[in-house]
Amino acid sequence: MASVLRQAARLASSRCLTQLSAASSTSRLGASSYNFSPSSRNASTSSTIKVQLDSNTGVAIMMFQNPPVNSMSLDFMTEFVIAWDKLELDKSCRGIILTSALPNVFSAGLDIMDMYGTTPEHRTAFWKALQELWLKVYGSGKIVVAAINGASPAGGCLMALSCDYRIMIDNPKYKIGINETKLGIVAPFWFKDCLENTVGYRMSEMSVQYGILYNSAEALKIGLVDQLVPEDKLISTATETMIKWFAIPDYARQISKAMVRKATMDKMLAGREADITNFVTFTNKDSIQKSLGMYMEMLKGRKAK
Ligand SMILES: CC/C=C\C/C=C\C/C=C\CCC/C=C/C(=O)SCCNC(=O)CCNC(=O)[C@H](O)C(C)(C)COP(=O)(O)OP(=O)(O)OC[C@H]1O[C@@H](n2cnc3c(N)ncnc32)[C@H](O)[C@@H]1OP(=O)(O)O
Repeated sequence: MASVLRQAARLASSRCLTQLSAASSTSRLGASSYNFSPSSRNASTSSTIKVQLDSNTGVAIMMFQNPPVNSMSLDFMTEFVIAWDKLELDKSCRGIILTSALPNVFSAGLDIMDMYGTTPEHRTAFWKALQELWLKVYGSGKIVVAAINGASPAGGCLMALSCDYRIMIDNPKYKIGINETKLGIVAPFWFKDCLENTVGYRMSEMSVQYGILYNSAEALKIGLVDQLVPEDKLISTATETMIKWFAIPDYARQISKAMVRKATMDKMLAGREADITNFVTFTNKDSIQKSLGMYMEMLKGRKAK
């Protein structure tokens, strides 16, 4: 319990807000066209991560803008962590909405080109950056809401699973899930743990083996997402949701969150070095490189048709 309290105290970086503005009632099409209130300010200038923080509400919107599909490259993840750290230290920010500034895709997951034909040194840095990103989001003392406005496979699904609440656009064309086996690769234990913590043992057993991508209605049914909304209500619903969470005193909520997530975090922290070695060794294999190459060909070929 002492370490949970220490963790929560470390994470308790937000002050209590007394003013919740009318931003929650704003409804716009998608995050990129979201109309920020006058009290919003640019909190980040990175090329792939856009952050708008409304200091009246304490809600920050972090938008991914890494065309064409918000793949999680080493550069993207590095910029993500820099932007995240800024928000984590900003006492006027109590909650973060993660969303995409691109149409139709939340995130295509890990950038396959960072895993395919790259050096072991590059893949070590790549995997460390992913671990870092996950530890920050999953272990955050802020309230984190995923506003899923498009496809969210594999690493994209992990990002959503690391949030406290997931809202997805109600559209059957958008799919979410841990689909790694379909690429001939294996999702690491912490991806699986996050899925299992959310949808339960049996569902994740099926899900990770088949590499199932669920459409929005299926994702809601199994509890992979918490709520579906029409596209034009995504950001306003995420903001309203956040404001409801703000009614809970931060410190009590943070300790509770840290308590619930401790076992999953500790497992990863204890196995961090081994996890990097596993990834690099696994992706060194000719058979895995071949699978990744074939998958990239398939993606490109699909486009050509
Ligand atoms: C013993 C072992 C034990 C334990 C294991 C140890 C270690 C683990 C080892 C490995 C684990 C790795 C974990 C991996 C996690 C991942 O996230 S892998 C990535 C999974 N992602 C996907 O499968 C998504 C693929 N993409 C799509 O399905 C679609 O692109 C989309 C639905 C996201 C969007 O569709 P469209 O809008 O139609 O866009 P296009 O398909 O035309 O794509 C445009 C463009 O983008 C390129 N691209 C797409 N996805 C990626 C990607 N993930 N990375 C890199 N590039 C991507 C695509 O090829 C197109 O490129 P161009 O043709 O325009 O050049």
